Amino acid sequence: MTTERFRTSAGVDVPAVTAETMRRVDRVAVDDVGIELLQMMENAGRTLAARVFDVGGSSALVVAGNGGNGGGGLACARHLANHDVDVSVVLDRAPEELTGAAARQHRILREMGVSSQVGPEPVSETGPVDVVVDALIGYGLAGRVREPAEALIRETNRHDAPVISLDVPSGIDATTGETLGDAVRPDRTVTLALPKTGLEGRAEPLFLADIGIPRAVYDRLDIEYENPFGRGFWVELRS
Ligand SMILES: NC(=O)C1=CN([C@@H]2O[C@H](COP(=O)(O)OP(=O)(O)OC[C@H]3O[C@@H](n4cnc5c(N)ncnc54)[C@H](O)[C@@H]3O)[C@@H](O)[C@H]2O)[C@H](O)CC1
Ligand SMILES: [K+]
Repeated sequence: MTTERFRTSAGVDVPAVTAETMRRVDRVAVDDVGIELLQMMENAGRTLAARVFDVGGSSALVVAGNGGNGGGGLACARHLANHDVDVSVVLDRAPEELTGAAARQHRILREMGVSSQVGPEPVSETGPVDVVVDALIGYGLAGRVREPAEALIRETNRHDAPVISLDVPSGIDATTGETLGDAVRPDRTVTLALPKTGLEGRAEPLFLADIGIPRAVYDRLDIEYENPFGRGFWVELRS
């Protein structure tokens, strides 16, 4: 369902969607319209990297999980490394346990010589970095946050560097905004395609990234959609 509304500075209303509706959007994009998940993820990772450049600095830590959120974070890590940012990666599981798109993104990073570590401790032990990217859990959060993700979230919050969350702050329910256990407290969030209902009323700046989903997808799902991006690929939103 689309309920809450966000607005761009140009005055374009943008509907917010639940995790369930966003999942439907993804399914229609892939199954009916023929856009691959990896295409959307590439756009997500690249736009997120551009927002990391805005924060500035020369080093970044990407904390990634095993779903679409982690995959986007790992794609972002590649774009950062390609642009001479010193990137370190921390995963919530051993690299051999990654599956699907996250495994594919990770394999590319390994070939690039970007190393990754596992577990909560490396988040605080990597030393100072200029920005932390939170790509642990997105709209796929299921139930209360479990370990080791919860410890990774706590370590991320303890970090001195500014934190950018991908799609939703990890640990926040994308639909309700509720925190089930610990949740990342980001300095800004880059949400994908449409804002999620659970992001309404949050204090940190919220950016919306265009991941290439065409209007035809929204039309098929009866989601009222006016292009919020103009001729750009991201926009800031207010609720
Ligand atoms: N159109 C789009 O918006 C697109 C979004 N993308 C990104 O994909 C995620 C959704 O991906 P999904 O695989 O469905 O789930 P997540 O990555 O959010 O979560 C799975 C991840 O989280 C772990 N996990 C889940 N629940 C728990 C829990 N209770 N405790 C601990 N850990 C948990 C699970 O183990 C996995 O590691 C969306 O947010 C976007 O970022 C696509 O990239 C492109 C299209
Ligand atoms: K996240």
